[in-house]
Amino acid sequence: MAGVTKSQVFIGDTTLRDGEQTAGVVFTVKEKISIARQLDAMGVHELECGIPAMGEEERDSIRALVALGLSARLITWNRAVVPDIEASIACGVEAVDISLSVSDIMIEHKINKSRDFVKEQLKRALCFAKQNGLYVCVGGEDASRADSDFLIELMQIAQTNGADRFRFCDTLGILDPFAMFEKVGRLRAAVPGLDIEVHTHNDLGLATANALAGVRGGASYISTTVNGLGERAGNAALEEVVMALKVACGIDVGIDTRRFQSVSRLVGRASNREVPPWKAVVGERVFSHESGLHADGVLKDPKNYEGFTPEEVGLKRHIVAGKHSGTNGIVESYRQIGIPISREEAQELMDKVRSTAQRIKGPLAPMDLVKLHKRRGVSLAA
Ligand SMILES: CC(=O)SCCNC(=O)CCNC(=O)[C@H](O)C(C)(C)COP(=O)(O)OP(=O)(O)OC[C@H]1O[C@@H](n2cnc3c(N)ncnc32)[C@H](O)[C@@H]1OP(=O)(O)O
Ligand SMILES: O=C(O)CCC(=O)C(=O)O
Repeated sequence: MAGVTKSQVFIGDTTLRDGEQTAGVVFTVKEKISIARQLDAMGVHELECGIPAMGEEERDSIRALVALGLSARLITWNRAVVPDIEASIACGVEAVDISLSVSDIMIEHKINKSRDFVKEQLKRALCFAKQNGLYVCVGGEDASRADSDFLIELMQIAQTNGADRFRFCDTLGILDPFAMFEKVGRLRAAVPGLDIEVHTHNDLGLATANALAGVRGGASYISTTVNGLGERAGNAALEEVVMALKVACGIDVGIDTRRFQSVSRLVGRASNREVPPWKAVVGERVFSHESGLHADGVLKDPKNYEGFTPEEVGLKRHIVAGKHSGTNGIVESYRQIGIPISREEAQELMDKVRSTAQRIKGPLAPMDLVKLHKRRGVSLAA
């Protein structure tokens, strides 16, 4: 696509961690392996692959992922405490996210501690991780509600003690893109030497928009999940973030988008959360055109009504015969089932197509079209 540049924006996918945290979702080890392989094959840069502190079964699944020898970096989620990091080391990963609760509300009402405690907790956990040669992302849980000056202080401590990046979490999904841009921009300017990741939730339907705003503010990593799976309303969807970066921002992160459909279906099945047909980028029907003007426009040139091609994301285009069809769409629907008809014939069939759609409350199947065509032949011959 014209105007698209390769960039240094990296995707850290957390389908296997935050995605599996969706209430009621469980992946088998086999499913985790298939998902990890597919994400790796499409070029996702990093996979957050589990929480070793959960126990031996979880650690075994992480070891199985490590044994695959993927190109993507495997990172685990840890509380900022030494035993969690030891559990990660025992899994063989080379990267850890060490998470701190950073908003006053969580410091006071969840972990029941103080800002000073959090600063000490960071130093202790980070130094331990770095002494063990790990790549470290410092996770700022609830960063979007935290005091910016405190975040800057934490980022400076992180940088001084060797952290590799800071994860800015909009844990509750309560920011808008303008606030996200401003907050991340402020951190970027104050601590220029430390990479920033944005981890956004979709409680207001803004996760993808906020992820993009974070990049505009200076973040170089985006946390995503396939289909936007994740806590409550989910996370920023991998497929939306990557396509929005490409189509809306002109940034190519180097991921093979043609594989989106297949990984989306895999995660849909494994999570028992089927993908709605209208789901942005990967829904089965997002390239379906019924309305007369749309079908006509797409048939003349798909660019009239498609911002990117179905092939680019592994989908197919459908021309649907239904209540809102026009002549050119009806001609095409008949052509697809091997019945060539003229524009005039299509015009004659139009009322019948509409009333059938109204009666069956949906689009016409090939058999409905054949029946209408046959009846019309009979009435002409009579
Ligand atoms: C925003 C996020 O998504 S962060 C990721 C959260 N993911 C998960 O919770 C899924 C996996 N979690 C688990 O398996 C368990 O919760 C475990 C193993 C991590 C901890 O289990 P338990 O020790 O039984 O504690 P429990 O889950 O009941 O409570 C959490 C404890 O961690 C503490 N805690 C919370 N965040 C942090 C943190 N960043 N650093 C250190 N401790 C923390 C809480 O204060 C609480 O401690 P308390 O019992 O002394 O009050
Ligand atoms: O602390 C982290 O690294 C991530 C926590 C998280 O998933 C969130 O805040 O939504």
